Amino acid sequence: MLGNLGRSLSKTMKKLAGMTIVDEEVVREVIKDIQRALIQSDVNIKLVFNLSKSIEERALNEEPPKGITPKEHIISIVYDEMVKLLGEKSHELVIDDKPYRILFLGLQGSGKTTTIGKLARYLRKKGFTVGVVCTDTWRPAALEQLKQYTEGQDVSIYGDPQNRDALDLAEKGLARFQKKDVIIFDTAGRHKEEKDLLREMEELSAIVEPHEAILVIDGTIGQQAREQALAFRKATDIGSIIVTKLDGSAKGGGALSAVAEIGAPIKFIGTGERIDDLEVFDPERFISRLLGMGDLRSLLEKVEEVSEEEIAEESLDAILSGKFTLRDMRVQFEMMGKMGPLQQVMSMLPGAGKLPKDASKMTEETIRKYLIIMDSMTEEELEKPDIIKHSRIRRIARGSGTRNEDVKELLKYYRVTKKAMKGLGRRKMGGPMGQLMRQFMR
Ligand SMILES: Nc1nc2c(ncn2[C@@H]2O[C@H](COP(=O)(O)OP(=O)(O)OP(=O)(O)O)[C@@H](O)[C@H]2O)c(=O)[nH]1
Repeated sequence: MLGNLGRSLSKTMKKLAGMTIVDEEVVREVIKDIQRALIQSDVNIKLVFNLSKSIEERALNEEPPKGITPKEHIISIVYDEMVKLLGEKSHELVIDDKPYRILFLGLQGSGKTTTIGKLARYLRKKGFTVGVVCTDTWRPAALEQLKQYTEGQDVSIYGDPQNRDALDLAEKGLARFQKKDVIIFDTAGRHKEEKDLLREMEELSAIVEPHEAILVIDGTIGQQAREQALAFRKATDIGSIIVTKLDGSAKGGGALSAVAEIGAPIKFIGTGERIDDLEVFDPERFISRLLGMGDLRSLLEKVEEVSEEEIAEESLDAILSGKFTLRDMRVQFEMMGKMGPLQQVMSMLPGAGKLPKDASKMTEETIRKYLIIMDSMTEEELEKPDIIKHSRIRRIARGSGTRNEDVKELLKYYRVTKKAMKGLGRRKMGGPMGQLMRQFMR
């Protein structure tokens, strides 16, 4: 990803990881390597300068937290500051209304039509029904391109190459797809004059009344992405941005950092020409990968946070010896709430095995629901879950405002997890769960 930038940065990090002593000179050398890599990736010089200054100041003045070596400290500072360069937070696409209307904007060739196909597939995979309206009257072939690209994806497409009126197409498409969960509008990326293009965007926007306007920016233009995003933002409300062609692009770092700098949320990135080459953009994951540290780094960060919270050691002992109660599971859920679902956490560990299927379904929402259900249980029930049968299930469901099935689902999850926990005792601490546990212990 990002061609040379990834290669140079991971080389620098490897070099740093291999050093025995880290002193001022090493810090300066690392910073110089990072500067070189970022400038080559067209990151704005001012941003590079600010980043270098922050890394240097923190590396030379901050005390490493307890239990962290000076080297690990510098690695985590570089990581932190790089994540900041990309805007820190990840921004999810939330479909909270129906039909959720998305207006796609972007200059010709930016990858708009391709990205619409990718997003339609992404949303289908999540279970949403999707209709795509093609209003690009300048490139009638875009309709055919969309149809071909989404073939077999169960995505409905509307367009009419004979109709030269983009606004009329938008109106008709809007009416046609009222029953869909999401309607995506493709728009023209060119016009005789730029002002005509911008006017058409405004008029389309008035008809579609989008919940979200997504601007597609070609990542190969580097830091020019800033001007482009600002120009579009002036003409219409941009909700979010997708940066495309980051696979191997020499200037992708420049594009991402420039967009992040103006505060526009990057929701996805395009990483190739295939329909699956769309990734949710998460600065933390992205930087871990770019620095060649794998997702293990972000896991460590999270685990450190959690271990500070002093997870009850007896609970860990109980888990490891197979005496796993609902109370222990509650502790586990509280940790998961902080670290993300167990499956996700586990998948960050090298060689992590698959957890029981039910574990992968754990969303934050489910965790919250389970915690509420457990709040309605008695101490005895938490200690001895086997006593929870029919009337207790009904009482717990009523008390927690959930359904009997929810309580049963929680109990089933508990039993599956207990089974998985068995055999992960101290003697078998080599597996991924063992590694995870050891991190907690630390
Ligand atoms: N390598 C790579 N190529 C991409 C990516 N996204 C789009 N492309 C390619 O970029 C080219 C232009 O993409 P289109 O989707 O046709 O662009 P558009 O913005 O719809 O263009 P107009 O309809 O003319 O406005 C195509 O060859 C795509 O295959 C990506 O993430 N990586």
